[in-house]
Parts: sequence; C-alpha cells; structure tokens
Amino acid sequence: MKVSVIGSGYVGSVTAACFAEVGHEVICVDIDRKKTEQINAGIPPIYEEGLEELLQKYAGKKLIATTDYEFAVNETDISFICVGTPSAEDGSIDLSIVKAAAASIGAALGKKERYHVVVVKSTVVPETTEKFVLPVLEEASGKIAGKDFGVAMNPEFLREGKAVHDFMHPDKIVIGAIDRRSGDLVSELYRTFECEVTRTGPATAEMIKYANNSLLATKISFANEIGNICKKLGIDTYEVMEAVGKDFRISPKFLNSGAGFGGSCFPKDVKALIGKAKAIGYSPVLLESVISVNERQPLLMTEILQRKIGDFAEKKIAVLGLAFKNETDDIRESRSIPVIAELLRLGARVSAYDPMAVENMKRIFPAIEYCSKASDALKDADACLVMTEWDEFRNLDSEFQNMKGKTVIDGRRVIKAKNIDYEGLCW
Ligand SMILES: NC(=O)C1=CN([C@@H]2O[C@H](COP(=O)(O)OP(=O)(O)OC[C@H]3O[C@@H](n4cnc5c(N)ncnc54)[C@H](O)[C@@H]3O)[C@@H](O)[C@H]2O)C=CC1
Ligand SMILES: O=C(O)[C@H]1O[C@H](OP(=O)(O)OP(=O)(O)OC[C@H]2O[C@@H](n3ccc(=O)[nH]c3=O)[C@H](O)[C@@H]2O)[C@H](O)[C@@H](O)[C@@H]1O
Repeated sequence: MKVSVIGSGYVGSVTAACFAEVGHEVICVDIDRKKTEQINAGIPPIYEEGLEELLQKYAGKKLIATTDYEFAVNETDISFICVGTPSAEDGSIDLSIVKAAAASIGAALGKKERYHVVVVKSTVVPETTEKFVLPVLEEASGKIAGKDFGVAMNPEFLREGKAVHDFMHPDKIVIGAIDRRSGDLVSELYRTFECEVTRTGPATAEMIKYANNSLLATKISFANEIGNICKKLGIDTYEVMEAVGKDFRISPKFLNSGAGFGGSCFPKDVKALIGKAKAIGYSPVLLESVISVNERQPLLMTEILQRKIGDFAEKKIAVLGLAFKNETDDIRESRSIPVIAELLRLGARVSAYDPMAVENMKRIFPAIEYCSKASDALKDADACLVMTEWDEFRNLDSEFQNMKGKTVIDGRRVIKAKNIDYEGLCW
C-alpha cells in the first residue's frame, strides 16, 4: 500500500521506516525541511537502534520525505498523523500541532479525487479524533467523513530506545475507526504483523492508550511509594517487589523504584488525562497522586545528599545520567532536570556526564560543566548522584576513587562499586 506519515519525530520516522520494511511505499511529511533532507539522505532525524539501517535501505526508494502535503496525500491511500501533542500550561493537552497537520491534510484532500483514510497515531485524549480532527478535516477539504474519506485512530505503544523492535513486534494493535471501511484499510496495512488486532471506535482506542500509559506510570509511582516506606523501615524494596511481581496478576515489570518516570509521554499523558477528566467533571485523585509522587521523587535525591554532606555551596556534585532513561539521547522530562536545577539553586557546582544526552542537556543548562567520560565528571567531586539506568554505570568502580568525597546517591539501583559511601534513593 501507499502510506504517508505526517511528522518525522520519534514515532513518525520509526513508523515510516517500519512500514517500508514490511513492504509499503512511504512518503514522510514534516514542516522541518532539515528533517526531510536528512531522511532522504538516509540519516535518522533522531537516534533509535536499527533506524539508520532501515533508512539506508529504503531512503530514496520505497521511502521519501517531503514538506509537500498535497503531493504526499495525492500519492498515497492513507495518512498517519504522528505530530507532537505536548502539555499546555495547565497540563491539559495542546492540540494546536494536530490541528495544523489536520488542516494541511484536509486542504490536500479537498483537491484529491480518490478515497483516502486519515489516521491519528499521535496520543490524543478521548473524543479528539471524532470531535476535533474530523471536523477540521471536513472544513479544510469541503468533503464529508465516512463518505468521501475515512478517519481512524491507531495508538502507538513503542518505547524510545526500543522503538524499531517494538513497532515490528507489538503486543497489540488497536484500530478505532469511524466506520468499517476506514478500519479495514488500516487493518490491511498491518496484515503481515503476527499480533492480535483490537477493532473498536476512535474514543475507545484513544482511551486504551491513556489507560495503558497511566497504569504503567501508576506502577512506578506505587513502587516508589513502597520504596520510600521501605527505606524508613530498613527493608530492601527491590527484594519486596521481586516477590510481589511473582504474582502473575501483577508481573515484575515496571516496579523498579528510583528517581521516577520521565520522558515525553508518561508525565504528559497522565496530566492530559487528568485535564480531560476534570473538564468532564471528574476529580481523578489517583492519577493526581501518581504525578505528585513522581514530582517529589527526584528531590528526595538532593534531600538525602544534603543530610549526608551538608551545605552545597561551592561543592562539586557529579551528575551521572541526563537522558530520561538509558539507550536514548532524549532528555524530555528527565528526572535529572529538577535535580540539577535544585543543585544550582543551592549553590553547587555541577559536573555532568551522559553517554548520549550531553548535547541536548546543554540547551537547558548551558553553564554547567559537561564531561565526555564518567571518570572526568567524578574527578574531585564532593559527591555523585546517579540519575539514569545506563548499563555502563554498573561497571564503574575505581572511577569513584578519584572523588574528593566518596558519597554516591543512586537513583536507579545500578551502582555496584565497593569502597564508596553508597546510599540508594529508596532502598
Ligand atoms: N516518543 C514516543 O516514544 C512515543 C510518542 N507517542 C506519541 O506520538 C506523538 C508524536 O510524538 P514524537 O514522535 O515523540 O514527537 P516529536 O516531537 O519527536 O515529532 C513530531 C514531528 O512532527 C513535526 N511537525 C510539527 N508540526 C508539523 C506539521 N504541521 N506538519 C508536519 N509535521 C509537523 C515536527 O517537526 C517533528 O519532526 C505524540 O502524540 C506522542 O505522545 C506515542 C508513543 C510513543
Ligand atoms: O506513549 C509513549 O510515548 C510511550 O511511553 C513509554 O515509553 P518511554 O517513555 O519510551 O519509556 P519507558 O521505558 O516506559 O520509561 C519511562 C520512564 O519510566 C522510568 N521507569 C521505568 C520502569 C520502571 O520500573 N521504573 C521507572 O522509573 C524510566 O526510567 C523512564 O524515565 C511506554 O513504555 C510506551 O509503551 C509508550 O508508547
């Protein structure tokens, strides 16, 4: 089939490359010309394992990128909206980018003769596809949904760092369509995937995505709550959760306590669902607690450190890990951001290291010291905070001996080194 993918970020570029891999012809559309040029040259606009190989294989052949909506819509049967859905000031969802993309697709649809299906893959709160995107498409095209074109919602469950693998081997495919014809076309696109397909309506598909992310975020905040209580009692929460996870109704996944969840989705999506719930007159107390536990968690790192080394003024604190999790350069909502801000507020000097995310963090904290090796960040530091679960931190040992003080607060349970003054965040 011929597919256009609107937005070439984490989800769009991976969706496009993977659809090419399963045999479709793909046109990527982005308003950022630099990204379209990169894709056409086989260069991934973001880092994801396996993405470069796919782009090298298909760019300029089965996969091309453009800024031209009209061309992309005209040449394809189906368009996937994969643009960002950030938080507005009050935490609710900001749909302005989705609106712009839908209006551009709509304008192109207005000039197209053949039937076309528009699929929302961006994470959007329930009712958005039918009550917001569909009317924008109708107005911009002058056509009627369900008659002249189809509309569907197909949420994405990939994780950053494992995005290509997750897209190619999904646990589930959810297709919420306004009518059978739209849903059948989306289903046809996924026919080679060996995975159960859930067919439903758009609002249910939208809610499945939010319930999924909110439950995973809830598991993490729950593990952190238990971890904080365990710490006060001198109990090892990792031992507790390992046993709890053996109950097949619970599963051991996503019960690692620590500095909390970051990333472009969990914080934003839980807040967006809170915003939607409030807008319809429901007070989501559990979801609000998931966020408050998560916001308190990184600041417990600096509280513990203060108890151990006292005043931060003029002290050098090494921060290991800037990405919101391992295997990515993404720093969006990284738990190291509030920690570095707090260290600076309290007068500390910060030396930071991350295997991939240094360049991105420079945009937020241009004035701290960035190092190209963990050992450089640790040299002469008074203390160290470990913020990201990078595997290479598990092998650090003698590097800690070049610190002035030997205090290491581990926010991710990754440090194995001996002869240091080690303290876990909640164990
Ligand atoms: N990042 C992730 O791991 C996942 C993200 N999602 C959801 O997918 C959506 C996209 O997320 P990301 O890929 O992370 O966003 P992103 O910010 O990495 O990428 C968005 C892309 O859209 C482009 N864009 C902006 N306005 C445009 C327009 N009018 N027309 C065409 N392109 C335009 C931007 O230049 C950018 O390349 C969000 O709703 C997110 O919640 C869902 C599952 C996983
Ligand atoms: O909607 C999305 O964008 C995506 O959000 C998450 O994926 P992602 O944000 O890439 O990363 P995760 O691996 O889920 O980790 C999120 C955060 O939780 C933290 N985490 C994870 C697991 C755990 O046990 N404890 C914990 O603190 C990680 O350190 C990280 O900061 C979901 O896992 C994906 O299924 C979903 O598609």
